[in-house]
Amino acid sequence: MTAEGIVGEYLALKRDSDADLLAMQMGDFYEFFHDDAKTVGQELDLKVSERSSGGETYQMAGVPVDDLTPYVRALVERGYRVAVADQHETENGHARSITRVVTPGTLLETTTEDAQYLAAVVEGADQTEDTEYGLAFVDITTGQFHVTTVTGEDAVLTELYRFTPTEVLPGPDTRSNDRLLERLAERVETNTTLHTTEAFAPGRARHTVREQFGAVKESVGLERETAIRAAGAVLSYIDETGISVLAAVTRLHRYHPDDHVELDATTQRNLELVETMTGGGRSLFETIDHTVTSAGRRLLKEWLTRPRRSQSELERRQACVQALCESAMVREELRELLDDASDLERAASRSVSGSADAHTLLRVRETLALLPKVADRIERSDRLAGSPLSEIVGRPDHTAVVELQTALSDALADDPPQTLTQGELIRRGYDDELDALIKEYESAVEWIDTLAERESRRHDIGRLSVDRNKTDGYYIQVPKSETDAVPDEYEGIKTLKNSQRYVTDELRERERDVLRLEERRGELEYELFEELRTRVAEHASLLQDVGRSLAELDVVASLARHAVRHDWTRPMLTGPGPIDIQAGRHPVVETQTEFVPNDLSMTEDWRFLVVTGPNMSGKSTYMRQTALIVLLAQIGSFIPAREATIGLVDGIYTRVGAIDELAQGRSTFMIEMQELSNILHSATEESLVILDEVGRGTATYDGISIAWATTEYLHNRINAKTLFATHYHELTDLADRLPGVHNVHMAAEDRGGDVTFLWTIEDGPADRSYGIHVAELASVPSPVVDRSRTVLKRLREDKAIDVRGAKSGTGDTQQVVFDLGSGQFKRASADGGDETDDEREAVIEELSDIDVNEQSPVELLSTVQRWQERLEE
Ligand SMILES: Nc1ncnc2c1ncn2[C@@H]1O[C@H](COP(=O)(O)OP(=O)(O)OP(=O)(O)O)[C@@H](O)[C@H]1O
Repeated sequence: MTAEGIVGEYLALKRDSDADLLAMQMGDFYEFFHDDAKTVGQELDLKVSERSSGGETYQMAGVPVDDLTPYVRALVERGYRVAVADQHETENGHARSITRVVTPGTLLETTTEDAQYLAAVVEGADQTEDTEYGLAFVDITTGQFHVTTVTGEDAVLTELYRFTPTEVLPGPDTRSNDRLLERLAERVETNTTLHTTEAFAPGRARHTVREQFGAVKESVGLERETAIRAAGAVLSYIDETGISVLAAVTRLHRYHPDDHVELDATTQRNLELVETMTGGGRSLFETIDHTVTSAGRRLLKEWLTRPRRSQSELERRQACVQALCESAMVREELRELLDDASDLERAASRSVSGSADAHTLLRVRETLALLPKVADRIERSDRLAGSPLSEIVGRPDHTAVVELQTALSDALADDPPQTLTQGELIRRGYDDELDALIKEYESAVEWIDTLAERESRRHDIGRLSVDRNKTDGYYIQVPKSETDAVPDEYEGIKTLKNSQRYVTDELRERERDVLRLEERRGELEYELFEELRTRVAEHASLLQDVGRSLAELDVVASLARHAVRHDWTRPMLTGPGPIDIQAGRHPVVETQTEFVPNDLSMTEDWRFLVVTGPNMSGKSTYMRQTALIVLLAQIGSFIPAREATIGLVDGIYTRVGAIDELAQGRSTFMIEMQELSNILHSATEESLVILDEVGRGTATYDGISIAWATTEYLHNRINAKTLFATHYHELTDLADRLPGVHNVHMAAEDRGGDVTFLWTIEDGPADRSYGIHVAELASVPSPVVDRSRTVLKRLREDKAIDVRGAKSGTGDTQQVVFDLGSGQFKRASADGGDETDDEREAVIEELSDIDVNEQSPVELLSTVQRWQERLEE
């Protein structure tokens, strides 16, 4: 075919593929042409060559056939969808067709151990605030498949944020919902793909789900049409990409968002559960993770982002953690055993897709063998045998595990090569035909191996040798000095500088035998290996069960280890009700600094705490620690506290500073209000709400008003347990009026202007004037600090601030005041706003506040001097 012909074929295939890039096989290489070559060249530093043909030039970049996988993986991990066109033989030569399209959500050979979800979002018919959405999430690398329905856009984003899919398929209506897609893009780094509209059609989707799982309603419990459409679409997408991994999706897990603690997208990020907001520091996950397997790490992240509401499930997990806390030695032995476990869920997917190699199956064999050992270790410990751990390891079908493991042991060689086509994969004694073949092969090889000795003796040629290389095959080599002794039947094939190479008819015949047997052995071993891999693939759900059990064991052991190391305790869980934490700590901060523990008590009568205190006194830390302790309790973990009773919550909502949005150039106040709006719409009586300085992003009066009204609404209407940190002292007055509202503050010691933070929480509101103290501590010039005090006093008492230095038209200094009541400037009245009076009052107040015993004579002298200067001004 001409060059243009090939490029033409490439472009035609590319058009059909609907992918961003196409890798087309040409003999031993996969080639990219034109713009694709340029892109691949830039992204992967691949050499791009320029070709000309028929007056046209075009770019070309290629990778060897066997090296394609890492290139495709690297491109897909950068967000490209890559189509692969393979070459196959036909009667008239060869043809090419697209065999698969690899996309971010269907990349099987991923390099990260994190879950990799592909999601479909389907919008229900009535487009109101209460629109129903069907959501389906599938991780083809592990076979996990979750389906649910939710109401409203916020809930969609919450779920999407939980799963952080690498690729999203918006349904026909959702794809034109720009607002939703924009909000999604802000929150989740994902790729959006438009899958065919028909795949989302109810009838077609139902059919797809039925094909995969049997009866839709009876088998998998899917009733809502939006859910069926999402599930069907996601399955058909996987099918169409051609990776043949669907058989690994063995179960559909239908869940109800109510099973989990509602954590909106913002809260998941604010609480820095699996990653920090700034990228620096340590997330909760990084702090508490002591798992030893990648499946364990995935599961711990899943638990952290999907805390549970079921008390019995949480108590079951707690019982496991407790048992493992109390049996340190066995726990560490178990962790050592688990350290050798490989990722069975991933191995299942790879076996199903046909990409698992002999080493993957070897690791499957070794990991399956761990299950009985782990179970045995648990059974031998009285403490663990009586805990739910035995149920966890008892869950998989042990007989089937032993059978599969034995089959793999019987079949697989101990140290198989990386390639699958050159034999030495299968153990002797496994297959009679193979054994006979190997015997024949070995005797042929033995004949050749001993040929040199025989021939040298027979013809008395001392340095005769037999060897093999790629070009000459097997040959007999004789040094030139001895060639006279060579018999007639030796046929010379090559002359070298110091020696001569020969073959004989018999050697040729034996060589043919060896080659034939080698080839047949390679084929037969590959066939046997494929049978074995298919057998493993047929046990995908068994592998997933064992993988999940071991992962769960790994996670509870990790939680136990952290609990013991950091002196965490088991919280008592109750249904929705009071939260009482004695000597609680922040799980992350306590590992970084000497932490001062704090109590917290929230009851029906104490359900709204207004937290005040100077800047940097620990308000945010106290509130976050409360949210994290409740969250940890609701994944079944122990918690950083001396003791605690946790009334289970249905949701945790937080509104704290939005640092990262600043960088995105969005109005922080707008975001603050959107987040507040979401909380006020979603929180219930059973929720925990954390508000950090709501209203700060706007004018003071607006801010106070919003904070005030929010407090009333949360207290009166929603009745949620709320912690509200604020610098608006006005809010502290609400404690006198609303029965559930109480003031607490972060204690600080003020000694003659030196503020020391004590990090302890105390009842009542904080002293008011710390802001100005902090300004003073930061060396703001004293005229500004002193003047601030005066302004503050006037604000409080007169609700009017005088303006210093205001000029009249004639240039005289005029007495003007800003009247907060009217919101306007006006001339100072005769009885107020006199600057000298203000100053005098301020000095007198400072004088009466001063503690002469606390200051040195020199300090006192300089204070008096300052006062004099101020009064003389
Ligand atoms: N209980 C504690 N023990 C020890 N250190 C603490 C404690 N609480 C907070 N800190 C430390 O104090 C610093 C300030 O805490 P935090 O940010 O919570 O203060 P804040 O009152 O919310 O400040 P701002 O009002 O400026 O937002 C943090 O660096 C934190 O590590």
